[in-house]
Amino acid sequence: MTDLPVVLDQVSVAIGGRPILRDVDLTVHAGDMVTLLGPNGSGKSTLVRALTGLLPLARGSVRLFGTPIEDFSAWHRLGFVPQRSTATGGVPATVREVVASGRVGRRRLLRPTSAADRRAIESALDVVGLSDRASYGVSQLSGGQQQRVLIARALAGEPDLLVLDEPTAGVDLPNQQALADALRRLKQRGATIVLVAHEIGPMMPLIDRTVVMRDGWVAYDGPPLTQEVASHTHHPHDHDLPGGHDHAPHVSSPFDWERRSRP
Ligand SMILES: Nc1ncnc2c1ncn2[C@@H]1O[C@H](COP(=O)(O)OP(=O)(O)OP(=O)(O)O)[C@@H](O)[C@H]1O
Repeated sequence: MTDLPVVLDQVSVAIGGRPILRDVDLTVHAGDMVTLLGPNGSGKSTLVRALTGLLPLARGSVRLFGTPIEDFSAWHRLGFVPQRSTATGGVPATVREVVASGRVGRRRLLRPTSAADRRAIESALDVVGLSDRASYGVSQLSGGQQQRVLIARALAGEPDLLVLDEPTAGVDLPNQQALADALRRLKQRGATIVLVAHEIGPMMPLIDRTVVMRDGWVAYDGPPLTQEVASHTHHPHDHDLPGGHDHAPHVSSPFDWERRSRP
């Protein structure tokens, strides 16, 4: 099983000396869509930044497609949509240029844009509903629209592994549906998707697995959960006994204890 898209083994991350992730194990299987849920500050963004190589590990290891991340070079296989930020604000580039930059990893050096590049760029713009604004400057767009530009950039790269950090924050329902449709198409092509979300909405039917973070731990790893049910899961240290006091025993007892029952 050397080609598992993501394997985190006992990953711990500290920021400014403060432990943020603690002994996180996570395996994502090829073609799966996994959502990371959990309250604000539980470590979801830190987890995806660690698995995309953006943060150093204090302990543990990350493997992407079977390769230790420190040796990994096939970055064109990875698409990453960071949490909404001002990263694109003030950039003197058009929407189409930013989306086209998502193809860079797929293109051969100094080759002109191919028909396949152009198709991927136009399709990505269409999916996020920005075809009619393709020639606008990115800084002319609203924050939500800028987020959609970043999503389109990642989609244009046709990644094998797409990691999205709260892509639907500030995106209206029709565009959430459009994003869900895009992710479905990507999934049908065999891509693996890791999605950090607060609201699952139209993505729910696509989800194969849910991981719930709490205080830097994996509190649940199993069949898909809605945000509402996920908010009732607890991390292993919340209880003294397996299956102990629990607001949602039907979801939390077998999973909260996975860590402790492991040999
Ligand atoms: N650059 C940083 N400097 C200091 N602390 C940080 C930094 N990044 C994250 N943290 C802290 O790490 C913890 C986890 O943050 P993280 O953003 O990973 O959580 P999250 O689950 O993604 O939250 P949200 O849903 O609000 O995005 C928080 O307590 C946060 O304050």
